[in-house]
Amino acid sequence: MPSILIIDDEDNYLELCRRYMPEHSFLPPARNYRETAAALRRYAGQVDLVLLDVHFDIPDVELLPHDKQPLLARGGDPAKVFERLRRSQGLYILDQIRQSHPDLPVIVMTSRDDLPLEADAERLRAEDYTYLLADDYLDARALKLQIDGILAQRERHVAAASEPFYWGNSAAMIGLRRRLGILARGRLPVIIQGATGTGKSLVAREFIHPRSERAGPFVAVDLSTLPNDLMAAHLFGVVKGAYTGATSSREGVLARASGGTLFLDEIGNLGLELQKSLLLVLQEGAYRPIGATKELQTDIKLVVATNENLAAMVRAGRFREDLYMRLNPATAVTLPGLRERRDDFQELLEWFMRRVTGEAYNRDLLAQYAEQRDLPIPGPSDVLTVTVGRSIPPRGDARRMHVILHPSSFKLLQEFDWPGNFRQFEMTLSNLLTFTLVDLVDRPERIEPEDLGEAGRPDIIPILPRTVSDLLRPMTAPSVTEAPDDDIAIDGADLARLAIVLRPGESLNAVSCAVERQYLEHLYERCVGDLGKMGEILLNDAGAGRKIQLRMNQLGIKLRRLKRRGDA
Ligand SMILES: Nc1ncnc2c1ncn2[C@@H]1O[C@H](COP(=O)(O)OP(=O)(O)OP(=O)(O)O)[C@@H](O)[C@H]1O
Repeated sequence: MPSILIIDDEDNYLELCRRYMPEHSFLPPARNYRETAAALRRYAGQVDLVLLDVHFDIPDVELLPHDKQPLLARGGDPAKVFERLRRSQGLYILDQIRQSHPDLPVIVMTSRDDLPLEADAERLRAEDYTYLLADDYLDARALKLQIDGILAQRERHVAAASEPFYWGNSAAMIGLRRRLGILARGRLPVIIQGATGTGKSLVAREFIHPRSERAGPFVAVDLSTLPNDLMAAHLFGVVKGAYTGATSSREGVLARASGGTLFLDEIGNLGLELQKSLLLVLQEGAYRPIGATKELQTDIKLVVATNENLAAMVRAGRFREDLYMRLNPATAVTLPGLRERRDDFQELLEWFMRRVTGEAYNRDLLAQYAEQRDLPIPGPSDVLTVTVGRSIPPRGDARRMHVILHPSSFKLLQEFDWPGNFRQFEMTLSNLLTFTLVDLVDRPERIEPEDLGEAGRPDIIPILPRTVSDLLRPMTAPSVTEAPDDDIAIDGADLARLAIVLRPGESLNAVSCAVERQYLEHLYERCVGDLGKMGEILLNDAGAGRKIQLRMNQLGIKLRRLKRRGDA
């Protein structure tokens, strides 16, 4: 049951609320700022909403501000000064609440026509401003509407935060979510388009499948990684003896996904022959495993994803038009890339940053950091606050740590190109947090007091612009020019050639990791395992050895193996 704190010098609103809203729990009221501060401390983390009166008929000593000298020194009648303070006391209290509870929803109530005060309340981010009419029924109804509206919105927020896919609040994304919800429940196939890393697989698995209300499983096949000659067997299954090597019968994914959802990623890679077979599945629910004499039936919800323009493939004769038409192209949904989501970039950043604070590796570092600074170690379900901007959150709940993104860090991230979209974004934020925590744990002397906004605030984890640019730089401009093929002599001492084997359809991410892995291994050998020297070369920082080591771990490089190789 949500808990509501009423801050008022009289009991009439409390009685009204208790009578008309038995579904909510109203905490003992606070009559002035001192009692408010005590109540917020006593019920830390349990107050869902505050109802705050504006006018307080209380003794002079209880009035805010504590120091009234500057107001009295301006001259004028002291009685009038105190009267003015009484008439707007609620806003002084709100100002104080905002210092320690920037996000707590507050409804300001008044029985007077105080328009100028409404503007102040808005500036102090009051959720609502209510004029009461001294009519119990009407007043209770107005308050109930506002309270229920705010609490429902909070619940939606909490629910949205626990969704694995971040939709954001832009009209375009809300529209997209609605549309996908409708398509999920229908029987027709769904086409999801979008560049790499825009979340096509995630949407199919976590959004469409659960909403399709089908009892069967979700089965995904990435057609870009499946060799052509294995594709038919994988999709349709094989009967024993169908070809040499088919030593036993095997079910295909069409059988496994029956009753559920089949997700075909990179549908553009499906060969023309198999396209014909898939068409039969869509038309009649029928298919024939390789080597079988009889057709089998399946019942799947088909979701396909593509990075390519299927209509253009149809025009070029590479995709069957009849299959394309069956895939329901009129309702194809395109997931926008990160660059197209400038409007909600800040919320995206906060959401993904919160998510990476939950990764096991970062959790361990956070625990080390907390232990070092005598902070309570965050539990597995504790969510860290993430703040973008210059304002340092007030010291409040001691259990909280704050990840702060300096405005310049924000700008660097916002202006970056993000060709790998959310996949690249999430990895980068995870690295940013890891590198920042490693610096804080191992080399706190590198953090300047001004980075923390307030010296000695151990609960602040600042993401500094230099850490961001260090990480983005290698992804921005190629620092090495590709060697023209044969006509350059490889001088073993200074130049090296990296070679990677690419499978068709390899993702950008896999390619860049392969290159990075080789380069790091090469440099490790050149530096004879001196990670400090590598830090100097790669990040212009001889103290960044642990960062390099972490990155090598993340890329799956076994340092022990390299060391043994070096020793040999
Ligand atoms: N809107 C989003 N909210 C949360 N996470 C997202 C979102 N979009 C992408 N991701 C993250 O990005 C990663 C890549 O997502 P996913 O694999 O679904 O992309 P994709 O479009 O299918 O990429 P590809 O075309 O390369 O297969 C996922 O691990 C997911 O965590």
